[in-house]
Amino acid sequence: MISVEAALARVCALVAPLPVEEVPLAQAAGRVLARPVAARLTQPPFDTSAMDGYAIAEPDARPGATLDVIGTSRAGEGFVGALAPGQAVRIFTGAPVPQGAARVVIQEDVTRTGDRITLGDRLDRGTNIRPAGADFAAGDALSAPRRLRPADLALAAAMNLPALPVHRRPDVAIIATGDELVMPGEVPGPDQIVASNGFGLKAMVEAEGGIGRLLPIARDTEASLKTVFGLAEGADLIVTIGGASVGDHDLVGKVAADLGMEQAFYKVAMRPGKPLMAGRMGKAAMIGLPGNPVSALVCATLFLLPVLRVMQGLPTAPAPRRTARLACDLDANGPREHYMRARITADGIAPFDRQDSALLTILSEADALIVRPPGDGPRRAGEAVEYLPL
Ligand SMILES: Nc1nc2c(c(=O)[nH]1)N[C@H]1C(S)=C(S)[C@@H](COP(=O)(O)OP(=O)(O)OC[C@H]3O[C@@H](n4cnc5c(N)ncnc54)[C@H](O)[C@@H]3O)O[C@H]1N2
Ligand code: MOO
Repeated sequence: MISVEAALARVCALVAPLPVEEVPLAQAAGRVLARPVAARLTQPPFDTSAMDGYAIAEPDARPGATLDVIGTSRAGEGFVGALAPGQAVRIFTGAPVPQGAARVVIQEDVTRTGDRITLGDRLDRGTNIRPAGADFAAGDALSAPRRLRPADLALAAAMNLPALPVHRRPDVAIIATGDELVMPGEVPGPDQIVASNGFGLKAMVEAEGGIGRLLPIARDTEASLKTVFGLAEGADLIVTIGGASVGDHDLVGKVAADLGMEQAFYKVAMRPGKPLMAGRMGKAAMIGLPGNPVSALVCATLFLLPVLRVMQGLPTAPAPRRTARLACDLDANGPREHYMRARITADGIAPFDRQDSALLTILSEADALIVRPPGDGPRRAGEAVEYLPL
């Protein structure tokens, strides 16, 4: 049995960033930018008025000055020509500032009579001008790698980049295994239950930028497992659920090995999730998750999400932890790292009383996993503990 840290390093070493493709901006949200891209122009491209008002020369910026209005500059159509002292140009937000102008006086501070204006008693201190290049200059980089957020896409658009180089989305085949499973909506037989884990995993994969493919349920026979593994052809990553433990019907490890899986590890010193396995199967990486629903989803949080990040070109990193004060006492922990389902309350972080790895209701209510190191002693209410936000 290896530690969570060692297992994470080994599972991340099984994968590499996927090839790069160009995608149109409108399809790039959430994708990972593969290399820095350079702005094709300067923004703003010219000195721009930040307000609606009058552009004037610096010597005229005096309360009570009277000036001649000689033209108009509006967004999309600037004033042609230069402005001299004693003159003003009517100007609007986003319009080019005319040559010779040093500031824009907002129209609220001006009295206009025909083609003449008189400045008010109190003028703004600022120029109300956005200088050319205030946001970025041609050649400035949008750095990589980064997961593209809405603001990044708006920035790339402003940089006049209609498409961006991003890593291909990981194709993840998800295989639930077990004779007891039926799909949601079907009527389970007397000894059956509804397969649930795959749906949680697909959602996790897709929230992290991958494409989750739910394959048909594999039955507890070697032939059925081999057939469904065959359907995973072309996937970058194969994730199995269940059949990972030591029972007579836990065949995933054996069948995967028969199909050429080179195992990187089996069993991790964690709770829930001990019977976790990972390796490489041909062109794909493989993660074998334990069947208990909470074990499967906690293992996916700890290992599958970082693997998906590496495949998309992001740095290898464990999920960032936070600290909180315990709302109650905790007993000593055992030899495995324990990820306790918990809720963050006004009194601190509170673990649920029931920590059985089959209880999806508890996981669904939880918004944190308290991380108890192996062999951690008893803890008192008020002490700080580390947790992973869910
Ligand atoms: N003698 C031992 N028995 C077990 C050990 C052990 O060390 N020695 N480990 C236990 C632990 S810990 C876990 S976790 C489970 C994991 O077993 P498997 O990965 O082989 O999972 P299954 O036996 O196939 O299923 C366990 C449980 O989960 C349900 N299940 C499976 N797949 C799904 C699914 N897609 N959706 C919903 N529920 C699913 C299944 O019906 C079982 O109830 O082994 C312990 N045993
Ligand atoms: O580790 Mo099992 O995943 O405790 O239920």
